[in-house]
Amino acid sequence: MMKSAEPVLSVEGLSLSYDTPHGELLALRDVSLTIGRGEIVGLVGESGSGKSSLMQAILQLMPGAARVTSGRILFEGQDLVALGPDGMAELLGDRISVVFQDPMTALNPVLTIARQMIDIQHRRKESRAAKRQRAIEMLRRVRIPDVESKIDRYPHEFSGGMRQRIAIAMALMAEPALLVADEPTTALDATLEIATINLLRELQQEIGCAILFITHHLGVVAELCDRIDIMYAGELVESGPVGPVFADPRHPYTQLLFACDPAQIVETTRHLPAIGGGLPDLIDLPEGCVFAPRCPRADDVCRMQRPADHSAASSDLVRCHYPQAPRLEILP
Ligand SMILES: Nc1ncnc2c1ncn2[C@@H]1O[C@H](COP(=O)(O)OP(=O)(O)OP(=O)(O)O)[C@@H](O)[C@H]1O
Repeated sequence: MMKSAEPVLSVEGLSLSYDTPHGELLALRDVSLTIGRGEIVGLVGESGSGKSSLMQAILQLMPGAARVTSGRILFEGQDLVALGPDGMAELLGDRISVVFQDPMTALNPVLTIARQMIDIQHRRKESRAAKRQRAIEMLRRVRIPDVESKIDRYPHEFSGGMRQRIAIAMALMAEPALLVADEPTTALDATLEIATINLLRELQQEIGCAILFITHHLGVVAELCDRIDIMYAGELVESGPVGPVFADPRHPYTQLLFACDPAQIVETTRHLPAIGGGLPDLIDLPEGCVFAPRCPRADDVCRMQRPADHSAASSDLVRCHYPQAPRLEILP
């Protein structure tokens, strides 16, 4: 795997709010993470933890009510927050690409696959025939059978799994430095999911791009990713290399998520395990640690003071007052 010291993406102290009729909703608070060149990073967290908000901020595709209140998002040295949506249009589909859960987000139903794959190469000064040939080659790489006859078909003429592979082919056409994959396998059955993950890994190795893989599936993170970033209620609570973090999670939230049998996590957990309690109100946050209301270990310090980011042997970042505490004893 290609890696260099300079990260491809570096989110630094990012805070993002939504203006709502009930007040300011603090969806992201002081989130910092990095993605190295050629690295695959899994971003996990339960619904409402802020994964989509972070992704939209990176892609500068934020809804009108969203506001970045502090921080930077450096991509190859350029601050995407300062660049804004207009500047981002230059990068999207070129240096940064996206694959969504629903491939039809990327595919136009009324145009043939050939037309769409030629159109996305508009930056290349080449003949249509050369662009068509490049599209054919890319579709072969994602294992679309019988490409030369199928390329002139419409999206609805392909199965769901094939449509997702076509969307992946389109996203990787420009050989981006970063692919943002938003639950790309969630809608697929388990067999197709494994095939798609294997394909992504293969293409990632060939192209050398980094991947930010957003998922609820801890097994996919264990299989595919180099690093894991765990979000809770708008904060990054733990971050580190997959092997060490799975072996010795340091944040109580991660420990609860990983409480079930590790083999089960890898093979069968397609949804994040449910843990007791609910997310706090992001318009009216608790005073101390955001996880304290659900944390079996919380004490008065946790309830009164926000924890700083610490590092531990297994994790680079643990936002907890007690990163060295013995692992929680979880009752079966
Ligand atoms: N356009 C919006 N206006 C107001 N609040 C929003 C908006 N979008 C998201 N939120 C709020 O921001 C918080 C984070 O939501 P976000 O969608 O980023 O979480 P998520 O982890 O991606 O969840 P999911 O897995 O369900 O997509 C939630 O409390 C959500 O209600």
